[in-house]
Parts: sequence; C-alpha cells; structure tokens
Amino acid sequence: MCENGESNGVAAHGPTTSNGSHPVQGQPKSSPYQSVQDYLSNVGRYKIIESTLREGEQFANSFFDTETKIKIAKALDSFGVDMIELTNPCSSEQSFQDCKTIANLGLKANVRCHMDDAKKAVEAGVDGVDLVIGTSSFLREYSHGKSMAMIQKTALEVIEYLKGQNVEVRFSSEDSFRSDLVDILALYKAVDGAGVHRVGIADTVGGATPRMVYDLVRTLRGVVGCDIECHFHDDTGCSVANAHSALEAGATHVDTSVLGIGERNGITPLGAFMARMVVTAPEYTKSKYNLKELKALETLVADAVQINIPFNNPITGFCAFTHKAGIHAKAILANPSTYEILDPEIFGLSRYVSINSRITGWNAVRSRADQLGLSMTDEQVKEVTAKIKQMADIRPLAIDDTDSILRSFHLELQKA
Ligand SMILES: N[C@@H](CCCC[NH3+])C(=O)O
Ligand SMILES: [Zn+2]
Repeated sequence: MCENGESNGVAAHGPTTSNGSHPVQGQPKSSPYQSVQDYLSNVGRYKIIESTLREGEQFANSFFDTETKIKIAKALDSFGVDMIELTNPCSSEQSFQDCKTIANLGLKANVRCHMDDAKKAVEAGVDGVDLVIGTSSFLREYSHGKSMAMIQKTALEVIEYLKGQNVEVRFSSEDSFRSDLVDILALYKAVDGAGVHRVGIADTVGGATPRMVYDLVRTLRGVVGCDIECHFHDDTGCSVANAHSALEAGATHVDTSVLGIGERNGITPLGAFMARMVVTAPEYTKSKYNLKELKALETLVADAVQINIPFNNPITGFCAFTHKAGIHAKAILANPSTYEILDPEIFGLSRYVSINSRITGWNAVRSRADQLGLSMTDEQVKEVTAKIKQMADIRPLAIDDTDSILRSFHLELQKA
C-alpha cells in the first residue's frame, strides 16, 4: 500500500498563484444567501480544545505511557491547538502524576463534577478545569442519580471554589441533546451568572444532526454571555458537520482528538475538522495551525494506539490526493482546482495522477513520459496508452510495470 509522498503515479504540478495556493478557491467570496445570522458565526475565529489525551484515552486501543503523553502533548502544542485536555487526575495515581508532569508544560485539564476532583486538579497545577455532568434523564436516572437541583447546587459550589483558585472554569453538560431544554438552559444561565469562563454542550451518544446542533447552540447563545464549547461523538458520522454547524450558530470552541479516537468510534477528528475549516476559513486556519505537521501528528498517534490511518481519511488517507480517471487526470494536470477542493501543498503533501489502470487517459501518460524524459508524439502516446489499458484489463499494474511498458515502447520507436 502506498502513502502520500510515495504513491505511485504522476506528480501533477498545475498552475498556482504567487502564494502557492490554488488559483480558484472552493467558495465564492460573497454569497447571495448571506444574512444577519452569519454575524453570529465563529467559523473564522474558532478555537480547538484538543482531547486526544482525555477523550482519546477512552479509545479501546489506547494505552499512553508518560513518555508517549509528553510526545503527543508537545506535538499538539507545536501544531497550534488552543488547549490540551488531560484525563481526570483522580482516575489513577499515574493519571495524577502525568497530569502534573504535563501541566508543567502549560496545558489545560478536564475533571468531573466533584469537589474532591476539582481540588486534585488544582493540586496537579493545571490551568483550567472542566466540570462535566450528565443532564439527560438517562444519565440522571441510570448513571449518577442526581436531580437537576442537586446538579446545580454542586456545580455552583465547585465553581465558587475554583474561581478562588485562579484557574479557568468550564461547565459542560453531558448528553445535552437528550436533556430537557428548559432544564439545561436554566442550569447554563446559573453557571454563567456564577462566572464560568465557558459552557459546553456534548452530543455524548452521537445522535445529533447539524440542524439540531444549530438550534441548540443558537438558543444557548441567547442565554449565556460566556464562550460556548462543543463536543460531538461520531456514532452517526456527523461529528465534523456538527462542529461546523455549532460554529455557525455562535459556538466558540470545538473539541477534537487526533484521528477522532475516543469512546466507541470517537469524536470530531482533528484532521477532518482541519480539512473542513481550511475550506470554510482558509486564511484563519492556515495562519493559526501548522497544517504541515498534521501527517506526523496523526502518524504519532496511530502508532501509539496501533491503528492504521484509514484509506478514506481526509488529507492523510493514502489516496486523498490521487487522481485516477482519464478525464480527471487531464483536468487536474491543467488546473488542480478542477477536481480538488483542498491543495495538498498546504499540508506538505503532493498529488498523484495514477496511470496504471484501464481508465487511464493519454494526457496523464504524456505527463509521465515527459517526467521520464521519453519524447513521443501525441499519436505515439495514444498508442502506448492503449497498450497500458490492454495490460490493465488483464491484471493490476504497479508504477514500475507501467514505466517498463513506456520505456520498452520508446526503445522500439528508437530502433525503428
Ligand atoms: N466525553 C464526555 C465529556 C464531554 C466534555 C466536553 N467538554 C461526553 O461526550 O459527554
Ligand atoms: Zn465524549
């Protein structure tokens, strides 16, 4: 299997602008659908709360030793994420030690809604604490057993304590989309009044749609004055779309993890979210995050949890920038924007045009022949393309096979 950077095929170099970007951006500059709602939108000024070292520790394969945690934390920091979330220091003795170690690098932490937990997090020296409590009837009945009144009382006590400790305080409900709307709005209003820096909503079971997210965040935006963060599980494949929708409705922060690792099939993947946001908000996204480090970051985490980067991963899937059909190849060679919304160069990667199949076209073969320094007329290129297609009908071809066909065809031409 090939990786980006060593894939088989023709590296295409279409026209680029002086700053190296595609000459045609994916989105029109101004849209006739722009409305007053767009002024709520934070798509051009969002922040990332990176949770690989918290939610990601809940992934089935995860076991991070201290050294790995430090490596991941440093790589996330270098990538430019805004906050790094760590496992609750009360989870185990090692979690506490690791939290302390990593907090010395200047990071943020997550802790559950108990006074003891909050004290432990402060003791570990973190910069911020997230109080999280399930507010849906499912979780209140079958998980912690607290009423909404008890939740509010405890939350306000913990917030009061934390406010005196010079740490950033967040309050998040869990299972927000299956919680009673009136109940959670009242709770958020109370914690906002108590001075939390941020409130969070979580689609803990991954069942929300972008429309549901827009409605809830839009409503919450009208109720609290503080920042709003969002956390989306990917059970129904909506985690990236939901994050985008939340930002459009006025959310300020999005939770991600590298490759999306987390409980069950995980949460909004950092890389896929970057792919979305570099199209929505190119200038902000490119200037704020070190996008060229994405592949190394994903490889680091994939190795740590012993998984492969999925073939269909945005940006770093092995064929994310490989073009195959003849009609695509021709257009891509002329101008990459024809069949690419993302410029691989932004991520330090290259595009490839495959010339090894029955759907290969002669323009792509011409490009490869030129790369190999084999001069041929158009008629000759068409002839050798027919040979490649004939062979590809019989068996799968590798780049070496196709190159040999080209070379021996060229040799025969010279002999003749
Ligand atoms: N993993 C939990 C915690 C969310 C906390 C967000 N700040 C959930 O999905 O509900
Ligand atoms: Zn979660």
